[in-house]
Amino acid sequence: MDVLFSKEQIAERVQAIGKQISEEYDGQSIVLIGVLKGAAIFLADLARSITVDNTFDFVAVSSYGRARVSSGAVKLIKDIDNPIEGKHVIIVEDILDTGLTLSYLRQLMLQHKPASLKIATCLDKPERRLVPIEADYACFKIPNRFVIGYGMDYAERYRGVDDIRLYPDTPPGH
Ligand SMILES: O=P(O)(O)OC[C@H]1O[C@H](OP(=O)(O)OP(=O)(O)O)[C@H](O)[C@@H]1O
Ligand code: HPA
Ligand SMILES: [Mg+2]
Repeated sequence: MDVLFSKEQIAERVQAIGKQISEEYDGQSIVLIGVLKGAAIFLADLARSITVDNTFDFVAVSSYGRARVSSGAVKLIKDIDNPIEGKHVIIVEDILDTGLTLSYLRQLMLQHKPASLKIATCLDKPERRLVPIEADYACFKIPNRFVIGYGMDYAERYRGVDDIRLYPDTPPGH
């Protein structure tokens, strides 16, 4: 599988985003909310590149499989463990693709009344967007190709690959 971004390129971008977040939230505390399972590895690296006070939590949403037709299909499986009311929150994702997952989560997190809410994603695939949503922080913009590695899977495989690779044949539904 062809390498799209090497682990060195990823590390460099994660460091840069971590630095930017640390500067923008200087003197404040932030809560990072990772979206299981894909975001786990990016969150682990991002949290360690942020120098301001931070905690993290995780949510899990139901995968809407290959159909990906309706935003109504996204469902919360695991909610945050700790309240975020009045806190500065950043949702952390591995990839922003159709936007259905993040637009659902964004609305849900806003109901908890955070002081602020932003989105950090490792990858942004803007051509695939079905709903209007943008990331505040993104390591890389990518074309409409299916990718694996650095937390991202194809049928649950390849999450532990430490660079980001193009999956050879676009799987059905993508
Ligand atoms: O913008 P979207 O089209 O909603 O796609 C992006 C979401 O899809 C993937 O998660 P998935 O639901 O496959 O579960 P996973 O994180 O466990 O791999 C990815 O990790 C994002 O969370
Ligand atoms: O390109 C992708 N790879 C892995 N998981 C994904 N979820 C949405 N897009 C992708
Ligand atoms: Mg995910």
